[in-house]
Amino acid sequence: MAMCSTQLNSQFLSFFPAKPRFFVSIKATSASTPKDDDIPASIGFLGLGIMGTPMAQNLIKAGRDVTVWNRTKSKCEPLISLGAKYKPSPEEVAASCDVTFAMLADPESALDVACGKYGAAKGISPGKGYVDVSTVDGETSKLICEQIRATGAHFLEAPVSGSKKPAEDGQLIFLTAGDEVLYEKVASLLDIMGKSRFYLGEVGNGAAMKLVVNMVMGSMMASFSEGLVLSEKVGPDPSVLVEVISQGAINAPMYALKGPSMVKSSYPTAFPLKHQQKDLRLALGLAESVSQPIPIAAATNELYKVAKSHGLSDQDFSAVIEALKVKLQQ
Ligand SMILES: NC(=O)C1=CN([C@@H]2O[C@H](COP(=O)(O)OP(=O)(O)OC[C@H]3O[C@@H](n4cnc5c(N)ncnc54)[C@H](OP(=O)(O)O)[C@@H]3O)[C@@H](O)[C@H]2O)C=CC1
Ligand SMILES: O=CCCC(=O)O
Repeated sequence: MAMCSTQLNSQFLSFFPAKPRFFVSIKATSASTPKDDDIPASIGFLGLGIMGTPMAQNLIKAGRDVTVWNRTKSKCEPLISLGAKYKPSPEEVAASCDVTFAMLADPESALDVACGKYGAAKGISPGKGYVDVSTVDGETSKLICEQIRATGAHFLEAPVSGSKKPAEDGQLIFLTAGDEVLYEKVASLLDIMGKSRFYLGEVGNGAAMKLVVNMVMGSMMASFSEGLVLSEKVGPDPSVLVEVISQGAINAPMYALKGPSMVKSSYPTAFPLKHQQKDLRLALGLAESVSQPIPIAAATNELYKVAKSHGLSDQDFSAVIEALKVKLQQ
């Protein structure tokens, strides 16, 4: 898919005055299609969970030469059936591929897969690239960046907005930062997996943007949950509340998508609740680092912690509503 680039509006830029290189690209037709020679011939993919599997699958379906690795090897099998190669460690994937993507659970696993004993940094070499699409904090991203750059390879952080379905449909939004040369090199691959990509400058900016977005999302879900529970308690059918919200100014795709199953106390996992709580925790750390009060997010984080303590970690994050029901029963 060819691309066009536009500068972000000046209001957005003035929010980040010290960092001039911000731009967004969306899928569109233009003359700036990367030449075939510039596109990495071999692609590694580390981490085949809810997000990594469909992302790697889309690369394979687009005809790319993909090599996969996952801690639990069985999750590689469906992709191998589709034509992927397999290597037994991140080190060997990074050694055998031009560019390696990583989609890991949290800062600890992202760091270990990139920089651990058999990590990607052990196998990567000058001219290659490492693109971490996991949601982590800026500090972790910078640590990984340091280790990758020390080998002479390039680094890009590229966390994604969008969940399981957008990952399946190639409709993710990439929030990238780091080596611009690598951003340009992988642009056509990001366009296979996503619908738009933002380049945000220095490493840490992509992570920060992602954490702010997920902080807002976690609070929206908690507030929506309170509305559904209160609505049920005082009388109106919560399904009607979902419909009313869908027609008004506070409509959001997330409410229409999750509301009907939440009303039925069903939480099919797209975004695991444990990851939403991790993102709130990391957002609190980010806010702390600049002494910014985020009281709504702090209270929201407590609610997700309650949900985790009731065994809801692997349910969808919409299961946070159960924490309110538990509270009401106490
Ligand atoms: N699901 C979603 O809607 C979205 C998720 N994200 C973010 O993307 C990342 C992945 O999310 P998702 O795919 O949902 O998560 P999953 O929990 O489905 O997958 C996590 C992946 O990390 C691997 N992993 C976990 N711990 C380790 C470890 N110690 N060493 C090596 N590998 C490990 C898992 O391997 P194994 O299979 O062996 O357990 C698995 O491949 C997270 O950072 C999440 O916050 C971002 C946007 C949307
Ligand atoms: O990190 C998860 C984001 C989920 C979404 O954007 O719908």
